[in-house]
Amino acid sequence: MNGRIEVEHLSKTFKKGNVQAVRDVSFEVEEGEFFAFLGPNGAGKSTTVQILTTLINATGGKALVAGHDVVKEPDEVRRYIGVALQETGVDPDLTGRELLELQARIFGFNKEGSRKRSVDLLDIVQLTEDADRRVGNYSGGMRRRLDLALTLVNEPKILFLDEPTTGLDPSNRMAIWKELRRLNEENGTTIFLTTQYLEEADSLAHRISIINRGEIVATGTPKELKSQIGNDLITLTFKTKGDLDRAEEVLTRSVGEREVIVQNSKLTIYVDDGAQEMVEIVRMLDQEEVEVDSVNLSSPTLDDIFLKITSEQQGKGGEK
Ligand SMILES: Nc1ncnc2c1ncn2[C@@H]1O[C@H](COP(=O)(O)OP(=O)(O)OP(=O)(O)O)[C@@H](O)[C@H]1O
Repeated sequence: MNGRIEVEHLSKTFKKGNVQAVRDVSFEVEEGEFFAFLGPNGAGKSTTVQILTTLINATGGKALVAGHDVVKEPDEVRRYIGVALQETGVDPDLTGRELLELQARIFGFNKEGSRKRSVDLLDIVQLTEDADRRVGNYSGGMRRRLDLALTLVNEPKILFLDEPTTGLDPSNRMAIWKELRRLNEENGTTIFLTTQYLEEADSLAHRISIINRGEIVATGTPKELKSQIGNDLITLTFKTKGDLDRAEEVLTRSVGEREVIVQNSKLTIYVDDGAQEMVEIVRMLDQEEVEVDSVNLSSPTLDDIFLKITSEQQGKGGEK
């Protein structure tokens, strides 16, 4: 059956505040693909998930989920999808087991079937021991695992997960990652996941789209995206503005096409082999009598990637 997602020129403007939350977004997700939407707060991730899961309507463009139009055939779409949103309203007085059994009954399981399905799902998300506690007393991590179990009740063909691990401790995050990988690999479930964590998208997704201010600014496999960016990041600070300007001039000239970005009195360079190139850069600046205050070597973070991508966009004829 069809586990694809096709999105063409999708836009959403909220009348309140006149916010353009999603701007002309197009992408496709293949059946069985693990796809991540990576972006900071307010980038438009949740809005996109809500449109694709038929919870709100777009103001422009078109989206097909499992081969069905999200606006014209929302009931068909809902048959094929599971959704775990950031905030779900479940009755805190019920236990995890009761909620799962209830969900199973809603999806048409009989009493015995819903009991069995709940036992299996509790085991999968490692909540068997806490199954009979009230959900109101669950920790954040337990709630997220229960949310995931609830979305799996009807074995959806396509799973939408909106920031499923935000705020979780590493062990809960790992448990969710493991289960998502298993669902994708063993069941062939198509997964559309949103995240603010580069590491999460990197570790799970086959392909990533980076979204910023409602627009997709880059798409590729984790490897492709990283190779655009460079493996390491060298950050230099200087005591005087004069030294900073001189360093920018010297390094831009000598490192060729490599990116040299100046922001907030810091100079940042993307390189392939940081340890080696750091020494060369410092030596070069020393020869030019530029006084360096500090040098720092790190791996690129999501912020660095945005900085690089947006500075590239500005460089392209200043269209932004
Ligand atoms: N119901 C709404 N009414 C008005 N503006 C909204 C509404 N929902 C979202 N927005 C705005 O749309 C933009 C995108 O928000 P969205 O929640 O999609 O971002 P996000 O990438 O999911 O962020 P986060 O990681 O914080 O959840 C933001 O500027 C937000 O304030």
